[in-house]
Amino acid sequence: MDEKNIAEIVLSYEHTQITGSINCDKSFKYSKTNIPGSDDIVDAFLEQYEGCTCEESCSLDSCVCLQYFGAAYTEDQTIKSSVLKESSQPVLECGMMCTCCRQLCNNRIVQKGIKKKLEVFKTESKGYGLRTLENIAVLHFVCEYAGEVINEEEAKHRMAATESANEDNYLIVVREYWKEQVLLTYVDPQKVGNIGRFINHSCDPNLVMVPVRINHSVPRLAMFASKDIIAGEELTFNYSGASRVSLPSKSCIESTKVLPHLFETTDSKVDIRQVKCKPCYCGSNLCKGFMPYDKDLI
Ligand SMILES: C[S@@+](CC[C@H](N)C(=O)[O-])C[C@H]1O[C@@H](n2cnc3c(N)ncnc32)[C@H](O)[C@@H]1O
Repeated sequence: MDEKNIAEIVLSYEHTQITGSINCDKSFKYSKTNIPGSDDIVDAFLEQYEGCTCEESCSLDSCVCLQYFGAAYTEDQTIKSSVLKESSQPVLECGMMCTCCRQLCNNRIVQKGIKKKLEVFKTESKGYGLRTLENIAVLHFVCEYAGEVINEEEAKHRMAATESANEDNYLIVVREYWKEQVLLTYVDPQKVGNIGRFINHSCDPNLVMVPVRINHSVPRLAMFASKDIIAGEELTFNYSGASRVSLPSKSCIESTKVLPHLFETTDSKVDIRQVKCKPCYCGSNLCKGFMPYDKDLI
């Protein structure tokens, strides 16, 4: 991108700052949270859920929201470390149907929005990135990864378009495992999204994505700090996530090809699927060298 385009534009949304060229190919409409992006994505309220009837704050003894899946947050407004782990419990925050007090209830974090000062900046080799301008302690909420919620067909269509135009990929597929069911949610912040769309992948990240339900059955994708983060540090998450979250890379092209003779046996030729993934520039000691790839999506 032309350096002349960068800098003069400083836009502020929530507690964040978008500095630089958010024009040309990078233009997008800002939305604090998810919006429906396909006709059949209904913003359905959770079934058989009428909210809690707590008076001020909520406790596990009496609050139906906390009893639904279990309490995810602590009294000091952080997420429990067990929830950040793979295959952990779903998270349900108290919402608009609840009688508890918005200010006093401990089960409302993501809905209160970004509290940290964040900034979009130009990285050396990964396009734009997102960094924090203040220290963030482990287990604290940072921001959402918000965008258009779309169906599988639309996701495949958009992935193919991104692929052929050789553009950055923003589409994320969230897999949740619940009662022997797999729930898939597709969120695309390319055209409509929030500051979270600038978060790059790292093989040694400092954020974890957690699907959080607030009023609706479609989850919001919340980023929590998985370690202490110091001011100035780039914010990253692992696009392959725990097993329930994965982001396909636009440049991972799977191909079937005849193998080098080294892999041939005397009996038969072995057919191995080769995956050409996009190189990863996260720079961590744990770097795997390539961006994660979700073969199920394309
Ligand atoms: C969700 S976007 C992140 C923001 C993006 N860098 C931008 O400028 O808008 C994902 C894209 O960023 C780039 N990217 C993210 N992490 C990367 C990494 N570790 N190494 C190389 N490229 C990365 C890839 O092009 C990927 O398709």
